[in-house]
Amino acid sequence: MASSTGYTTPASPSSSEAAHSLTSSLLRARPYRFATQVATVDNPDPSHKDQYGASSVPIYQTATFKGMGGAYDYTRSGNPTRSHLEHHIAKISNARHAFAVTSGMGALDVIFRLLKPGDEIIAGNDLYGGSNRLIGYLKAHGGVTTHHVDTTNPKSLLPYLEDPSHNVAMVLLESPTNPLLQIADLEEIARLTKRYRKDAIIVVDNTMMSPYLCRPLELGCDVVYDSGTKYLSGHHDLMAGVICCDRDDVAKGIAFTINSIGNGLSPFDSFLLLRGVKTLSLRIDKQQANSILIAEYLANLGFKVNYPGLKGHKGKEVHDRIAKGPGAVLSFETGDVALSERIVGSTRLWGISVSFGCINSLISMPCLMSHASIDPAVRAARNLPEDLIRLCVGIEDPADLIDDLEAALLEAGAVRVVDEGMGGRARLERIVQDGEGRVVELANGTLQGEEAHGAAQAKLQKIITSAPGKVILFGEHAVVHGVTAIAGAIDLRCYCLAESRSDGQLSLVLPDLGYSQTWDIASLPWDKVGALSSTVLKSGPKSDAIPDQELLTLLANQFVHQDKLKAVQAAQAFLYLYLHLAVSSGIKPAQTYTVRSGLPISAGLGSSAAYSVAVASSLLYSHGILPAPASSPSADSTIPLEHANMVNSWAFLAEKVIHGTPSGVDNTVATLGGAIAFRRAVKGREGSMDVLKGFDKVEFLLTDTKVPRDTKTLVAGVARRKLEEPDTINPLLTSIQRISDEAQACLSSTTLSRSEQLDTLSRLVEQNHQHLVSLGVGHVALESVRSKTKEQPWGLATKLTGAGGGGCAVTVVPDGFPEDKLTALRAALANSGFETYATSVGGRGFGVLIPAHASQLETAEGGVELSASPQQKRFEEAQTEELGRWAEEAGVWVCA
Ligand SMILES: N[C@@H](CCSC[C@H](N)C(=O)O)C(=O)O
Repeated sequence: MASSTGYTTPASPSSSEAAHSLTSSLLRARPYRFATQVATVDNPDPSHKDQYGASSVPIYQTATFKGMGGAYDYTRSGNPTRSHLEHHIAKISNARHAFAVTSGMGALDVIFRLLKPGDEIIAGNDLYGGSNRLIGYLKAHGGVTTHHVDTTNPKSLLPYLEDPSHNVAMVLLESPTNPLLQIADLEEIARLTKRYRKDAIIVVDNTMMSPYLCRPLELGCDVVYDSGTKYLSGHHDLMAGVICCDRDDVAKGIAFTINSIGNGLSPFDSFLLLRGVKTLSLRIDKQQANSILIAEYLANLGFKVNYPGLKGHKGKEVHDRIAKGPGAVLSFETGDVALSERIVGSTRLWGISVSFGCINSLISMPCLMSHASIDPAVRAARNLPEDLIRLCVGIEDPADLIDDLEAALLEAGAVRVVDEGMGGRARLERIVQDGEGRVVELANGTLQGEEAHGAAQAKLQKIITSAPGKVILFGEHAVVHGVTAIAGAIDLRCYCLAESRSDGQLSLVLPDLGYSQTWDIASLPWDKVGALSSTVLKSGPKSDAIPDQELLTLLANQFVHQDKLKAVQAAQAFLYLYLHLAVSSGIKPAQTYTVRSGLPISAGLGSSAAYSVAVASSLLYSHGILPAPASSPSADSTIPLEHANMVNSWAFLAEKVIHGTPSGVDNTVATLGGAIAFRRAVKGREGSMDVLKGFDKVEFLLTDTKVPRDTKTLVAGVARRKLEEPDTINPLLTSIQRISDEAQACLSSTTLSRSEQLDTLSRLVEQNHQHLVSLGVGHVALESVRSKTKEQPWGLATKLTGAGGGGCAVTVVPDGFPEDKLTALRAALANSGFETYATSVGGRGFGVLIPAHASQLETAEGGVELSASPQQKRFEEAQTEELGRWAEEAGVWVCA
C-alpha cells in the first residue's frame, strides 16, 4: 500500500490468517517485561482514555470537582493525575493497591498510623536516619516501642516474635540497609514473622532497589514503600513517596489516613513522577553498571567497601536470591573522619548531597548528613562508622566518575601514585597514617603490615598483664557535680594470665569470684557482632561508645552461667571485648584467661577498672592488635602512650559493660598509673583529665571497714540534698573544689619541700573528710578508724575514700614513719575488725610481664613462652595478699 509519504508498508496477512497463528496468540498473551511496563504509562482501562488522546497524562490542577456522586470531589481525597500514577505504580510493583504521597517519610508516617499505643515494632539497627527519627517520635508521642535488631540474621527477631509478652505489630525492614548496605533476608523474615505473628505487618523500605530490582510483596511482605524522590523519579526535581500493598484491610487504613491528613501527592508532582518513572530500568541499568566499576576500583585500593555487587559481600548470596541487581548505592570507610571529609570536599563531578537515585552522582558522609539525626552515641553503639562515605552513582561516563574520585583521593592524601601508568590509569597505593601523621601502612588492597603482625601474634603462647586499683584522694561525690577529683593508682593490682590452647575453646577463670566457664568458640554469638571500623581498630572505641545492650543481654542470658552479679558482669565484659576484637582482627584465639585480684573487691578501690584494664590489654595483645612486648626490655622500657590509650579506650568500654555510665577516671588511672585530676563534663563545660606531672609516690594506709554500702543510693542522696538544700550543699562543693585545686597544685609542685607537701596533704585530707560528713556520707565505722589513727603515738590524718557510708578510709603515712608504729596501728585497727593494706599512691600503670629468663622461654615457633608451671600454680593459688610478691618475683614488668 502506498502512503502519502511514499513509504510502502508490507501487506498485512488476512485477519483470519493472523487469528489462527498460535505464535501470535502466545506473543499477545505474554505480559510485557519490566522495561516495557514501566515505560508505558497508558491506563489499560478504556474508560480512562484521554478524550483528546493526549500522549502524556494531563495535570488536573484543580482542588475541587463539580457535581455529585462523581469519581472525584476534592483533590485531597483523590485526583485523576494522582490516580493514574497510582495505577502505574501498582502495575510495576505487581501490587493490588498503590498510593502516592508527598515524601518517603510521609509514606512511612501513613504506614505507622496503622499502629496503636502499646504496639511494638521490630526494626533493623542500620536504617535511614529519618526513619529512626520518626521511630523516636512514635515512641514519645504514640506509645509505640521499637526493638532494633540485626536484620542480617533473621533469628535475631525471634526473642521478640516468640515471647508473647511482646506485642509485635510491625516489622520494618530495609535491604540493602542505608547506609551500610547490609542484606536482610526479606523472604525468610516474612516467613518467620508470619509463623509467630499472623497479623503483624511486614513493611519494607524498598527505596534502594525500586520495583525494578526487588518486589518485596512477591517475597511475602505486606507493605512496601519507596521514597519516590529517588530512583522512581530519577532527577531530584520532586519529593514523593509511594506505598504498595496487597492486603485490602491495610489498604483501607492507608487510604483513610491519606484522606484524613491530606498528604496525597499533588497533581503536578504526580505528573512529574509519571514522567520520570518511564526511564527507571534504563537509568538503573546504567547506574548499576557504573557502581560495579566504582566499587571494584575502591576495593582494589584496599578500602572497606559495602556493596552487595562485590564478591566478598556478606549478604551477597541472599541478596542475589531476593533481588535482581545490587543497585547503585555503595559506601566505604577510610579509617579517618578528617580524611573522609577531605575526600568528599575534593570531588568536583560528584555532588555533595543527601539523597540518592538521581541520574547525577552524589557523595555524602551519612553521619554528618542523612543520618545526622541519629544520636552520635546510638550511631556508635550500632557500629555506624563516622568516617563512612556514601556514593550514589549516576549515569555519567564511569571513567569520568573514577577520574574525579581518584583526583579527590590523591588530593585528600588517601592514596599516592606508585607508577604514573604511561597514559593509562596510574597505579596507586593506599596511605594509612597514625595519629601523628606518620605513614604506617602502604598497601594495594591488602593490609600487609598488619597481617604479618597478626600472624606473629597468633603464636603468642602465654601473656600476663596487670593493672592497679585506685584511691580517690580528694573530691569524691563532689565530682558528680562538676568538682575536680584527684585519684591515684595504688600498688594493689589485678593480674590476667592468658594461655593458648588448641581445642577451639575459650575459658574464663575468676578464682576470686568463684567463677569459671568454658565456651566453644564456634558457638559464640558471632552473628550478633558487628565488625569495628578501621578507625576503631587503630585507636580504640570512642569515649562515647555505648555497648550493644541486646548483645549484653544475650550474653548474660545464654552464655554466662552464674547468678552472682559481679561474675556475670565480669564475664559479659570479657566476652564483649573478645567477640569484637576477634571479629575485627579475624583472629579467634583459643585461650584460657585466669584473672586474679590482689585488690579487695567492691571496696571502692577500682577493682573492676583494674580487671577491665588487665583483661583489655591481654586481649589486645592476644588478638595481635597491639604488638607483643620485647622479650628483653631495658631497665627504662615503658609501654608507648598510644598503646596505653588503646588499652584505656577498650577498658572504658568494659567498665561501661560492668557499671553502665562510669566516669572513666578509674580505668584511666588503672591504665596510666600516677595521679590524675579529673573533672567531668557538666552543662556547658567540657570535662578534663590531667595527669599530675612530677607526682611522687606517697605512702598510705588503706583501711577497709567492711561495712557494705550502696554507692548509687549515697550518690543519689547527695544529689537530692543539693536540690533541696542548695544553700548548704553548694558552698560545700565550692570548698571541695578549692581543696582539690590546692591538692593538685601541691602534688605537682616543684617548689614545696617533701615535708611541706605531706603536711599540706594531711591538712586537706582532714578538711575534705569533714565536708564529706556534712554531705551526709560519713559512717560511724569511718569515724572509729579516724579516731584510732589520730590517737597518739600515731597522729595521722584520715579521710573516707570513694562512696563513704562505710567502705574504705585512707590515712596519709609520712615518709620515714617507723615500721613498728605502723604495724602497731594496723594491729589496733585489725582488733576493731577492720582490714588494712599498706600501699603507696602514684605508682605504675598497666603492665606486661616479661618473664625471668625470657630468652630461654621462646618457643621453637618464636612465640613467647612463660616459665614453668610452679610459677603459674603459685599465681593461680596464691592468697590475695601474696599476689604482689609473686608478681615481683616472676620477672620484669614493662609498665605504662
Ligand atoms: N535533612 C534531611 C536529610 C535527608 S536525607 C535523605 C535520604 N533519605 C538519604 O538517605 O540521603 C533530614 O533530616 O531528614
